Amino acid sequence: MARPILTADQMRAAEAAAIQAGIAETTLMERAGAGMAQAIRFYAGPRETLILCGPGNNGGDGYVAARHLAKHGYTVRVAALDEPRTEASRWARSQWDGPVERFAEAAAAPIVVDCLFGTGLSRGLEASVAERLSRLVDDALVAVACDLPSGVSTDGGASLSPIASYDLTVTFGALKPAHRLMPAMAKMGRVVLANIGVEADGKWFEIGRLEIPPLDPQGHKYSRGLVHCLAGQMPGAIALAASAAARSGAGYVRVSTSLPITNLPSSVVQTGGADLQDERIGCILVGPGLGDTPQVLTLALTAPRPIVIDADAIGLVGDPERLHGHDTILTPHEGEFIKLFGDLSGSKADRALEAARRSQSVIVYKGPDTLVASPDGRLGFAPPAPAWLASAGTGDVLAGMIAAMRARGLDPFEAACAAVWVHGRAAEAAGPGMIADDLVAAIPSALS
Ligand SMILES: NC(=O)C1=CN([C@@H]2O[C@H](COP(=O)(O)OP(=O)(O)OC[C@H]3O[C@@H](n4cnc5c(N)ncnc54)[C@H](O)[C@@H]3O)[C@@H](O)[C@H]2O)[C@H](O)CC1
Ligand SMILES: [K+]
Repeated sequence: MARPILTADQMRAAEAAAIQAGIAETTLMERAGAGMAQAIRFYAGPRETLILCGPGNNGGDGYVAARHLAKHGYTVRVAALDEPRTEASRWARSQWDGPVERFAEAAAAPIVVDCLFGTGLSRGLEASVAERLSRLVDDALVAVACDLPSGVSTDGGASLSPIASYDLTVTFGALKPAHRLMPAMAKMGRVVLANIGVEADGKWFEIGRLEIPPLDPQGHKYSRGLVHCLAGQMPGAIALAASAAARSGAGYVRVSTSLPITNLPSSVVQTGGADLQDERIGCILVGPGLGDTPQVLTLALTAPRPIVIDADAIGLVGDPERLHGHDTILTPHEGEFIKLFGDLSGSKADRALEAARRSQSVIVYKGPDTLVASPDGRLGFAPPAPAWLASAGTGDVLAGMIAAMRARGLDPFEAACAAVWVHGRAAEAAGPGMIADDLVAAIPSALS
Protein backbone atom coordinates (compact mmCIF):
# COMPACT_ATOMS: atom_id res chain seq x y z
CA MET A 1 0.00 0.00 0.00
CA ALA A 2 2.91 2.33 0.71
CA ARG A 3 4.06 4.13 -2.44
CA PRO A 4 7.80 4.72 -2.96
CA ILE A 5 9.16 8.29 -2.97
CA LEU A 6 12.31 8.92 -5.03
CA THR A 7 14.62 11.93 -5.12
CA ALA A 8 15.56 13.43 -8.50
CA ASP A 9 18.84 11.48 -8.51
CA GLN A 10 17.15 8.23 -7.53
CA MET A 11 14.54 8.75 -10.26
CA ARG A 12 17.29 9.29 -12.83
CA ALA A 13 19.00 6.10 -11.63
CA ALA A 14 15.72 4.14 -11.86
CA GLU A 15 15.20 5.51 -15.36
CA ALA A 16 18.77 4.56 -16.32
CA ALA A 17 18.21 1.02 -14.97
CA ALA A 18 15.04 0.70 -17.07
CA ILE A 19 16.93 1.87 -20.16
CA GLN A 20 19.75 -0.56 -19.34
CA ALA A 21 17.15 -3.33 -19.11
CA GLY A 22 16.10 -2.59 -22.68
CA ILE A 23 13.34 0.03 -22.54
CA ALA A 24 14.14 2.91 -24.93
CA GLU A 25 14.23 6.41 -23.41
CA THR A 26 11.70 7.52 -26.02
CA THR A 27 9.39 4.72 -24.87
CA LEU A 28 9.53 6.10 -21.32
CA MET A 29 8.76 9.57 -22.66
CA GLU A 30 5.94 8.23 -24.80
CA ARG A 31 4.42 6.53 -21.72
CA ALA A 32 4.84 9.67 -19.62
CA GLY A 33 3.21 11.95 -22.22
CA ALA A 34 0.43 9.45 -22.91
CA GLY A 35 -0.20 9.04 -19.16
CA MET A 36 -0.43 12.79 -18.73
CA ALA A 37 -2.84 13.13 -21.68
CA GLN A 38 -5.00 10.39 -20.19
CA ALA A 39 -5.14 12.13 -16.80
CA ILE A 40 -6.04 15.43 -18.49
CA ARG A 41 -8.85 13.73 -20.42
CA PHE A 42 -10.10 12.17 -17.19
CA TYR A 43 -10.03 15.32 -15.07
CA ALA A 44 -10.53 18.16 -17.59
CA GLY A 45 -13.11 18.44 -20.37
CA PRO A 46 -12.15 18.77 -24.02
CA ARG A 47 -11.36 22.50 -24.06
CA GLU A 48 -8.64 24.34 -25.90
CA THR A 49 -5.33 23.31 -24.34
CA LEU A 50 -2.06 25.23 -24.26
CA ILE A 51 1.02 23.09 -23.63
CA LEU A 52 4.14 24.96 -22.50
CA CYS A 53 7.33 23.07 -23.34
CA GLY A 54 10.79 23.62 -21.88
CA PRO A 55 14.12 22.47 -23.36
CA GLY A 56 14.54 19.20 -21.42
CA ASN A 57 12.65 15.96 -21.10
CA ASN A 58 9.84 17.64 -19.18
CA GLY A 59 9.20 19.57 -22.38
CA GLY A 60 9.50 16.30 -24.31
CA ASP A 61 6.62 14.84 -22.28
CA GLY A 62 4.64 17.92 -23.33
CA TYR A 63 5.08 17.33 -27.08
CA VAL A 64 3.95 13.71 -26.61
CA ALA A 65 0.89 14.78 -24.58
CA ALA A 66 0.04 17.36 -27.28
CA ARG A 67 -0.04 14.63 -29.94
CA HIS A 68 -2.24 12.35 -27.79
CA LEU A 69 -4.71 15.09 -26.86
CA ALA A 70 -4.99 16.24 -30.50
CA LYS A 71 -5.66 12.63 -31.51
CA HIS A 72 -8.57 12.64 -29.05
CA GLY A 73 -10.10 15.74 -30.59
CA TYR A 74 -8.65 18.44 -28.32
CA THR A 75 -7.69 21.76 -29.88
CA VAL A 76 -4.05 21.91 -28.83
CA ARG A 77 -1.57 24.78 -29.00
CA VAL A 78 2.08 24.23 -28.13
CA ALA A 79 4.37 27.04 -26.99
CA ALA A 80 8.12 26.49 -26.48
CA LEU A 81 10.42 28.36 -24.14
CA ASP A 82 13.44 27.12 -26.03
CA GLU A 83 14.46 24.51 -28.63
CA PRO A 84 14.56 20.90 -27.32
CA ARG A 85 18.05 20.10 -26.04
CA THR A 86 17.88 16.38 -25.26
CA GLU A 87 17.75 13.53 -27.76
CA ALA A 88 14.42 12.23 -26.45
CA SER A 89 12.78 15.66 -26.43
CA ARG A 90 14.00 16.33 -29.99
CA TRP A 91 12.37 13.05 -30.99
CA ALA A 92 9.12 14.05 -29.23
CA ARG A 93 9.18 17.47 -30.92
CA SER A 94 9.63 15.77 -34.33
CA GLN A 95 6.50 13.69 -33.73
CA TRP A 96 4.33 16.78 -33.14
CA ASP A 97 3.13 18.01 -36.51
CA GLY A 98 1.30 21.14 -35.33
CA PRO A 99 2.71 24.66 -35.05
CA VAL A 100 4.87 25.76 -32.11
CA GLU A 101 4.40 29.28 -30.73
CA ARG A 102 6.87 31.29 -28.69
CA PHE A 103 6.31 31.06 -24.93
CA ALA A 104 6.72 34.81 -24.50
CA GLU A 105 3.83 35.47 -26.90
CA ALA A 106 1.43 32.63 -26.10
CA ALA A 107 -2.12 33.72 -25.24
CA ALA A 108 -4.11 32.19 -22.36
CA ALA A 109 -6.20 29.03 -22.74
CA PRO A 110 -8.80 27.24 -20.60
CA ILE A 111 -6.45 24.28 -20.01
CA VAL A 112 -2.76 25.10 -19.48
CA VAL A 113 -0.14 22.38 -19.10
CA ASP A 114 3.21 23.36 -17.59
CA CYS A 115 5.99 21.22 -19.09
CA LEU A 116 8.74 23.83 -18.71
CA PHE A 117 10.92 22.10 -16.09
CA GLY A 118 10.68 18.98 -13.96
CA THR A 119 13.26 17.05 -11.98
CA GLY A 120 16.10 18.70 -13.95
CA LEU A 121 15.44 22.17 -12.52
CA SER A 122 18.66 23.50 -11.00
CA ARG A 123 17.68 27.06 -10.00
CA GLY A 124 14.65 29.35 -9.93
CA LEU A 125 13.01 30.42 -13.19
CA GLU A 126 13.98 33.76 -14.71
CA ALA A 127 11.64 36.39 -13.25
CA SER A 128 9.95 37.17 -16.58
CA VAL A 129 9.34 33.44 -17.26
CA ALA A 130 8.00 32.80 -13.74
CA GLU A 131 5.68 35.81 -14.02
CA ARG A 132 4.30 34.83 -17.40
CA LEU A 133 3.85 31.20 -16.34
CA SER A 134 2.00 32.27 -13.17
CA ARG A 135 -0.32 34.50 -15.19
CA LEU A 136 -1.18 31.71 -17.65
CA VAL A 137 -1.73 29.25 -14.78
CA ASP A 138 -3.89 31.72 -12.81
CA ASP A 139 -6.01 32.51 -15.89
CA ALA A 140 -6.61 28.86 -16.78
CA LEU A 141 -9.77 27.00 -15.87
CA VAL A 142 -7.66 23.90 -15.28
CA ALA A 143 -3.90 24.18 -14.73
CA VAL A 144 -1.83 21.02 -15.00
CA ALA A 145 1.79 20.48 -13.95
CA CYS A 146 3.91 17.88 -15.72
CA ASP A 147 5.78 15.99 -12.98
CA LEU A 148 6.07 19.12 -10.78
CA PRO A 149 5.09 22.79 -11.03
CA SER A 150 8.07 24.49 -12.69
CA GLY A 151 10.11 26.26 -10.04
CA VAL A 152 9.69 23.64 -7.30
CA SER A 153 12.76 21.93 -5.87
CA THR A 154 12.13 18.20 -6.37
CA ASP A 155 13.85 16.97 -3.23
CA GLY A 156 13.09 19.73 -0.72
CA GLY A 157 9.68 21.03 -1.78
CA ALA A 158 10.88 24.65 -1.67
CA SER A 159 9.78 27.24 -4.24
CA LEU A 160 12.95 28.32 -6.06
CA SER A 161 10.85 30.97 -7.83
CA PRO A 162 7.21 32.05 -7.27
CA ILE A 163 4.70 29.24 -7.97
CA ALA A 164 1.01 29.62 -8.84
CA SER A 165 -1.60 27.06 -7.77
CA TYR A 166 -2.33 24.09 -10.04
CA ASP A 167 -5.39 21.85 -10.17
CA LEU A 168 -3.65 18.68 -11.26
CA THR A 169 -0.09 17.36 -11.16
CA VAL A 170 0.78 14.24 -13.13
CA THR A 171 3.99 12.53 -12.05
CA PHE A 172 5.74 9.48 -13.42
CA GLY A 173 7.15 6.25 -12.00
CA ALA A 174 7.18 7.37 -8.36
CA LEU A 175 6.20 10.30 -6.18
CA LYS A 176 9.02 12.76 -5.44
CA PRO A 177 9.58 14.37 -1.98
CA ALA A 178 8.10 17.69 -3.21
CA HIS A 179 4.73 16.01 -3.76
CA ARG A 180 4.51 15.49 0.00
CA LEU A 181 6.46 18.48 1.40
CA MET A 182 5.36 22.06 2.00
CA PRO A 183 5.15 24.57 0.47
CA ALA A 184 5.15 22.70 -2.85
CA MET A 185 2.52 20.14 -1.80
CA ALA A 186 -0.13 22.83 -1.35
CA LYS A 187 0.36 24.11 -4.90
CA MET A 188 -0.13 20.87 -6.79
CA GLY A 189 -3.85 20.14 -6.64
CA ARG A 190 -4.67 16.49 -7.20
CA VAL A 191 -1.51 14.41 -7.68
CA VAL A 192 -1.80 11.54 -10.14
CA LEU A 193 0.94 8.93 -10.46
CA ALA A 194 1.30 7.47 -13.96
CA ASN A 195 3.00 4.11 -14.38
CA ILE A 196 5.76 4.25 -17.01
CA GLY A 197 7.28 0.82 -16.31
CA VAL A 198 10.18 2.07 -14.17
CA GLU A 199 10.90 0.04 -11.01
CA ALA A 200 10.88 2.29 -7.97
CA ASP A 201 12.11 1.09 -4.60
CA GLY A 202 13.84 2.50 -1.54
CA LYS A 203 13.60 3.50 2.09
CA TRP A 204 11.37 6.55 1.52
CA PHE A 205 7.67 6.12 0.91
CA GLU A 206 4.25 7.63 1.30
CA ILE A 207 2.56 6.16 4.38
CA GLY A 208 -0.33 3.97 3.31
CA ARG A 209 -2.86 1.92 5.21
CA LEU A 210 -0.63 -0.41 7.23
CA GLU A 211 -1.35 -4.06 7.72
CA ILE A 212 -1.91 -4.06 11.47
CA PRO A 213 -1.73 -7.68 12.68
CA PRO A 214 -5.20 -8.98 13.60
CA LEU A 215 -6.01 -9.24 17.29
CA ASP A 216 -5.22 -12.60 18.86
CA PRO A 217 -8.59 -14.24 19.57
CA GLN A 218 -7.08 -15.70 22.75
CA GLY A 219 -5.59 -12.36 23.76
CA HIS A 220 -6.38 -10.51 26.97
CA LYS A 221 -6.21 -6.88 28.00
CA TYR A 222 -2.49 -6.96 28.74
CA SER A 223 -1.53 -8.72 25.51
CA ARG A 224 -3.49 -6.08 23.56
CA GLY A 225 -1.27 -3.48 25.14
CA LEU A 226 -1.05 -1.59 28.39
CA VAL A 227 -0.45 2.13 27.87
CA HIS A 228 0.72 3.98 30.97
CA CYS A 229 0.23 7.77 30.77
CA LEU A 230 1.95 10.22 33.08
CA ALA A 231 -0.16 13.30 33.82
CA GLY A 232 1.29 16.73 34.54
CA GLN A 233 0.06 20.19 35.37
CA MET A 234 -2.73 20.37 32.74
CA PRO A 235 -4.67 17.07 32.87
CA GLY A 236 -6.97 17.89 29.91
CA ALA A 237 -4.21 17.05 27.45
CA ILE A 238 -3.37 13.66 28.96
CA ALA A 239 -7.11 12.91 29.13
CA LEU A 240 -7.31 13.36 25.36
CA ALA A 241 -4.20 11.24 24.80
CA ALA A 242 -5.40 8.46 27.12
CA SER A 243 -8.85 8.41 25.51
CA ALA A 244 -7.20 8.21 22.07
CA ALA A 245 -5.02 5.31 23.23
CA ALA A 246 -8.09 3.47 24.47
CA ARG A 247 -9.99 4.10 21.21
CA SER A 248 -6.96 2.94 19.18
CA GLY A 249 -7.14 -0.59 20.50
CA ALA A 250 -5.04 -0.56 23.66
CA GLY A 251 -6.25 -3.30 25.99
CA TYR A 252 -5.69 -1.25 29.11
CA VAL A 253 -4.96 2.45 29.62
CA ARG A 254 -3.74 3.77 32.95
CA VAL A 255 -3.05 7.37 34.00
CA SER A 256 -0.80 8.32 36.91
CA THR A 257 -2.18 11.54 38.31
CA SER A 258 -2.05 13.32 41.63
CA LEU A 259 -5.51 14.89 41.07
CA PRO A 260 -8.58 12.97 39.83
CA ILE A 261 -9.33 13.78 36.15
CA THR A 262 -13.05 14.22 35.55
CA ASN A 263 -13.41 13.82 31.78
CA LEU A 264 -11.76 10.42 31.28
CA PRO A 265 -13.75 7.41 30.05
CA SER A 266 -14.53 5.07 32.97
CA SER A 267 -12.50 2.34 31.24
CA VAL A 268 -9.32 4.38 31.75
CA VAL A 269 -7.87 3.62 35.17
CA GLN A 270 -6.55 6.49 37.28
CA THR A 271 -3.89 5.86 39.85
CA GLY A 272 -2.00 7.99 42.31
CA GLY A 273 1.17 5.91 42.02
CA ALA A 274 3.48 5.33 39.08
CA ASP A 275 4.89 1.82 39.11
CA LEU A 276 6.76 2.00 35.82
CA GLN A 277 8.72 -1.19 36.51
CA ASP A 278 5.51 -3.16 35.82
CA GLU A 279 6.60 -5.52 33.04
CA ARG A 280 3.12 -5.59 31.56
CA ILE A 281 3.47 -1.96 30.41
CA GLY A 282 3.62 -1.94 26.60
CA CYS A 283 4.30 1.78 26.27
CA ILE A 284 4.69 4.82 28.51
CA LEU A 285 3.37 8.19 27.33
CA VAL A 286 4.79 11.37 28.76
CA GLY A 287 4.42 15.00 27.74
CA PRO A 288 0.84 16.08 27.00
CA GLY A 289 -0.02 18.78 29.55
CA LEU A 290 3.17 18.03 31.48
CA GLY A 291 4.30 21.60 32.11
CA ASP A 292 7.73 22.25 33.54
CA THR A 293 8.23 19.07 35.58
CA PRO A 294 11.44 17.47 34.30
CA GLN A 295 11.38 14.87 37.09
CA VAL A 296 8.40 13.16 35.43
CA LEU A 297 10.40 12.67 32.22
CA THR A 298 13.37 11.45 34.28
CA LEU A 299 11.07 8.94 35.99
CA ALA A 300 9.79 7.70 32.61
CA LEU A 301 13.36 7.24 31.38
CA THR A 302 14.23 5.03 34.36
CA ALA A 303 11.75 2.41 33.13
CA PRO A 304 13.05 -0.14 30.63
CA ARG A 305 9.87 0.19 28.53
CA PRO A 306 9.03 1.79 25.14
CA ILE A 307 8.25 5.50 25.55
CA VAL A 308 6.40 8.12 23.54
CA ILE A 309 7.78 11.57 24.37
CA ASP A 310 5.44 14.35 23.29
CA ALA A 311 4.75 18.06 23.80
CA ASP A 312 6.38 19.70 26.86
CA ALA A 313 8.52 16.62 27.56
CA ILE A 314 10.39 17.08 24.25
CA GLY A 315 11.89 20.37 25.40
CA LEU A 316 12.84 18.77 28.73
CA VAL A 317 15.04 16.10 27.09
CA GLY A 318 17.86 18.65 26.81
CA ASP A 319 20.39 16.57 24.90
CA PRO A 320 19.18 14.12 22.20
CA GLU A 321 22.02 11.72 23.15
CA ARG A 322 20.28 11.21 26.49
CA LEU A 323 17.82 9.00 24.59
CA HIS A 324 20.46 6.56 23.28
CA GLY A 325 19.70 3.05 24.49
CA HIS A 326 16.03 3.86 25.10
CA ASP A 327 13.17 2.68 22.92
CA THR A 328 11.76 6.10 22.12
CA ILE A 329 9.35 7.81 19.77
CA LEU A 330 9.46 11.63 19.76
CA THR A 331 6.61 13.68 18.30
CA PRO A 332 7.81 17.28 17.84
CA HIS A 333 6.08 20.02 15.89
CA GLU A 334 8.38 22.67 14.37
CA GLY A 335 8.95 24.69 17.58
CA GLU A 336 9.61 21.61 19.72
CA PHE A 337 11.89 20.19 17.03
CA ILE A 338 14.07 23.32 17.01
CA LYS A 339 14.11 23.44 20.81
CA LEU A 340 15.62 19.94 21.00
CA PHE A 341 17.68 19.65 17.81
CA GLY A 342 18.49 23.29 17.02
CA ASP A 343 18.36 24.76 13.55
CA LEU A 344 19.45 21.78 11.42
CA SER A 345 20.19 22.38 7.75
CA GLY A 346 18.66 20.73 4.67
CA SER A 347 15.12 19.85 3.71
CA LYS A 348 12.53 18.73 6.23
CA ALA A 349 13.32 15.14 5.14
CA ASP A 350 17.04 15.66 5.83
CA ARG A 351 16.33 17.28 9.20
CA ALA A 352 13.96 14.51 10.29
CA LEU A 353 16.52 11.81 9.47
CA GLU A 354 19.35 13.69 11.15
CA ALA A 355 17.24 14.10 14.31
CA ALA A 356 16.43 10.37 14.29
CA ARG A 357 20.13 9.57 13.98
CA ARG A 358 21.20 11.96 16.76
CA SER A 359 18.55 10.77 19.21
CA GLN A 360 18.48 7.12 18.05
CA SER A 361 14.71 7.53 18.25
CA VAL A 362 11.84 7.46 15.83
CA ILE A 363 10.91 11.05 15.04
CA VAL A 364 7.37 12.06 14.11
CA TYR A 365 8.07 15.53 12.73
CA LYS A 366 4.59 17.03 12.69
CA GLY A 367 3.06 19.70 10.50
CA PRO A 368 0.92 19.89 7.37
CA ASP A 369 3.60 17.60 5.89
CA THR A 370 4.22 15.16 8.75
CA LEU A 371 7.25 12.87 8.39
CA VAL A 372 8.17 9.73 10.32
CA ALA A 373 11.92 9.11 10.40
CA SER A 374 13.78 6.09 11.75
CA PRO A 375 17.48 5.95 12.76
CA ASP A 376 17.86 3.14 10.17
CA GLY A 377 17.04 5.56 7.34
CA ARG A 378 13.39 4.69 6.73
CA LEU A 379 11.30 7.78 6.07
CA GLY A 380 7.51 7.86 5.83
CA PHE A 381 5.72 10.86 4.31
CA ALA A 382 2.14 11.37 5.50
CA PRO A 383 -0.50 11.50 2.78
CA PRO A 384 -2.32 14.86 2.73
CA ALA A 385 -4.55 15.33 5.78
CA PRO A 386 -7.35 17.87 6.28
CA ALA A 387 -6.32 21.42 7.24
CA TRP A 388 -8.78 21.33 10.15
CA LEU A 389 -6.42 18.98 11.97
CA ALA A 390 -4.47 22.07 13.01
CA SER A 391 -6.33 22.75 16.27
CA ALA A 392 -5.64 22.40 19.98
CA GLY A 393 -5.33 18.86 21.30
CA THR A 394 -4.93 16.96 18.02
CA GLY A 395 -1.25 16.35 18.82
CA ASP A 396 -2.20 14.83 22.19
CA VAL A 397 -4.58 12.52 20.35
CA LEU A 398 -1.82 11.46 17.93
CA ALA A 399 0.57 10.75 20.84
CA GLY A 400 -2.03 8.50 22.49
CA MET A 401 -2.63 6.66 19.22
CA ILE A 402 1.10 6.05 18.71
CA ALA A 403 1.43 4.73 22.28
CA ALA A 404 -1.46 2.30 21.68
CA MET A 405 0.07 1.01 18.41
CA ARG A 406 3.46 0.59 20.08
CA ALA A 407 1.92 -1.17 23.10
CA ARG A 408 0.23 -3.72 20.88
CA GLY A 409 3.64 -4.72 19.56
CA LEU A 410 4.29 -2.83 16.32
CA ASP A 411 7.90 -1.72 15.89
CA PRO A 412 8.40 1.97 16.81
CA PHE A 413 8.58 3.19 13.20
CA GLU A 414 5.57 1.16 12.09
CA ALA A 415 3.57 2.17 15.16
CA ALA A 416 4.18 5.84 14.36
CA CYS A 417 3.31 5.41 10.67
CA ALA A 418 0.12 3.49 11.48
CA ALA A 419 -1.01 6.16 13.93
CA VAL A 420 -0.23 9.03 11.52
CA TRP A 421 -2.29 7.32 8.84
CA VAL A 422 -5.28 6.62 11.10
CA HIS A 423 -5.08 10.15 12.58
CA GLY A 424 -5.49 11.70 9.11
CA ARG A 425 -8.34 9.38 8.17
CA ALA A 426 -10.13 10.00 11.49
CA ALA A 427 -9.91 13.75 10.80
CA GLU A 428 -11.48 13.22 7.38
CA ALA A 429 -14.27 11.23 8.98
CA ALA A 430 -14.81 13.85 11.72
CA GLY A 431 -15.24 16.69 9.19
CA PRO A 432 -14.45 20.42 9.13
CA GLY A 433 -16.10 21.47 12.42
CA MET A 434 -14.02 18.93 14.29
CA ILE A 435 -12.42 19.50 17.69
CA ALA A 436 -9.84 17.13 19.18
CA ASP A 437 -12.54 15.34 21.22
CA ASP A 438 -14.41 14.53 17.98
CA LEU A 439 -11.19 13.19 16.53
CA VAL A 440 -10.99 10.66 19.38
CA ALA A 441 -14.57 9.61 18.69
CA ALA A 442 -13.79 9.13 14.98
CA ILE A 443 -10.82 6.79 15.56
CA PRO A 444 -12.84 3.53 15.59
CA SER A 445 -14.36 4.29 12.16
CA ALA A 446 -10.92 5.09 10.74
CA LEU A 447 -9.52 1.84 12.14
CA SER A 448 -12.14 -0.38 10.56
N1 LIG B 1 12.88 10.13 -14.85
C1 LIG B 1 12.14 9.44 -15.69
O1 LIG B 1 12.00 8.25 -15.55
C2 LIG B 1 11.47 10.11 -16.77
C3 LIG B 1 11.42 11.50 -16.78
N2 LIG B 1 10.80 12.16 -17.76
C4 LIG B 1 10.61 13.58 -17.70
O2 LIG B 1 11.87 14.19 -17.73
C5 LIG B 1 11.93 15.23 -16.78
C6 LIG B 1 13.33 15.53 -16.43
O3 LIG B 1 13.97 15.89 -17.61
P1 LIG B 1 15.39 16.62 -17.65
O4 LIG B 1 15.73 16.78 -19.06
O5 LIG B 1 16.34 15.88 -16.80
O6 LIG B 1 15.12 17.99 -16.92
P2 LIG B 1 14.08 19.19 -17.20
O7 LIG B 1 13.22 18.93 -18.35
O8 LIG B 1 13.42 19.40 -15.88
O9 LIG B 1 14.96 20.47 -17.49
C7 LIG B 1 16.32 20.37 -17.76
C8 LIG B 1 16.85 21.51 -18.62
O10 LIG B 1 16.56 22.77 -18.11
C9 LIG B 1 17.77 23.47 -17.75
N3 LIG B 1 17.43 24.25 -16.57
C10 LIG B 1 17.34 23.81 -15.31
N4 LIG B 1 16.89 24.80 -14.50
C11 LIG B 1 16.68 25.88 -15.30
C12 LIG B 1 16.21 27.22 -15.07
N5 LIG B 1 15.86 27.62 -13.85
N6 LIG B 1 16.10 28.06 -16.09
C13 LIG B 1 16.47 27.68 -17.32
N7 LIG B 1 16.92 26.43 -17.63
C14 LIG B 1 17.01 25.55 -16.63
C15 LIG B 1 18.78 22.39 -17.60
O11 LIG B 1 20.07 22.87 -17.76
C16 LIG B 1 18.35 21.43 -18.69
O12 LIG B 1 18.76 21.87 -19.95
C17 LIG B 1 11.06 14.74 -15.67
O13 LIG B 1 10.63 15.78 -14.83
C18 LIG B 1 9.91 14.08 -16.45
O14 LIG B 1 8.95 15.05 -16.79
C19 LIG B 1 10.52 11.33 -18.97
O15 LIG B 1 10.05 11.88 -20.04
C20 LIG B 1 9.90 10.02 -18.59
C21 LIG B 1 10.88 9.26 -17.83
K1 LIG C 1 6.62 21.11 -15.00
